[in-house]
Amino acid sequence: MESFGARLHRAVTERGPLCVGIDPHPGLLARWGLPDDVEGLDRFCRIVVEAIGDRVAVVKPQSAFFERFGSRGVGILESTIRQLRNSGSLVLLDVKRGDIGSTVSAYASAYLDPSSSLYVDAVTASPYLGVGSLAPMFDLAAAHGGGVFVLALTSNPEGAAVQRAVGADGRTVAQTVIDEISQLNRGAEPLGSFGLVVGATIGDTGHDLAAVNGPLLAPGLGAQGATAADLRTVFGSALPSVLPSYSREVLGAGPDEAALRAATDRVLGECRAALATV
Ligand SMILES: O=C(O)c1cc(=O)[nH]c(=O)n1[C@@H]1O[C@H](COP(=O)(O)O)[C@@H](O)[C@H]1O
Repeated sequence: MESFGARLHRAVTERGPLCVGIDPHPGLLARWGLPDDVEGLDRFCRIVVEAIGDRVAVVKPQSAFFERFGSRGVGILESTIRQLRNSGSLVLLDVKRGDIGSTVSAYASAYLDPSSSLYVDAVTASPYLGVGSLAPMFDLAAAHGGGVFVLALTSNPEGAAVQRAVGADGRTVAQTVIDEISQLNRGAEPLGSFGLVVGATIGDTGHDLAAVNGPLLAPGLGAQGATAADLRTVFGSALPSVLPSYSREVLGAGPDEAALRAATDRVLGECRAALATV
């Protein structure tokens, strides 16, 4: 079976280095003239999938904006995942799960087992109960060609206090995460299936990301203030592994589908130019 890393590498080669997030904020629903309810959520997602599902490598639905409508919202998430898979984009579900290992097993079944209605290509995960506690996710992902993106240096200003804290061995928490994920990707070609999340907003990380041999998801572009031109400073020699991610910057162009496509093409052009500078 083809690994997630290989599938992602092919998708990026064919469609370009871009992830677009589906984050249906109440404010965006209002700007699109949609009601802040399940029907509005459904309409919003259908428009996004129709507009860009067949042109971006990865689409990242943010689970929180579906969960806030309860079981019916999760039902819309399931149908959005199905529509995205049919459109040919890889689906990265942003759920940032993390817990003790035995509970992580259940999260893994929910998102990374092909028999689940919430099955996706990859998920985001939180390592703050220990990277090792995520092992059931790594194992199930590997068994079914899935991927896991683990938080390392997040885009929000509050993240640094935890992530840059130095442990007894002299490494930062982030470096521990980087090292453990690098181990999982050792020897993988053309790219490992285990990624990291590193915000585009954070400037020079002071950490070595080049050895990860896996995808580096870079949120924080657009609405949070980072630009594609910042990617070089943040990622340095790891730039070829970067998967830039935009949500509001693209979604703000809707609901017109042509405008959503134009916004997607614009940010993809900026990312191609930024990543080509290596
Ligand atoms: O894992 C993420 O995607 C993520 C990590 C991070 O460090 N910062 C971050 O903003 N995100 C997510 O990326 C999206 C950013 O949305 P925009 O700021 O609208 O582009 C949101 O869904 C966040 O939850």
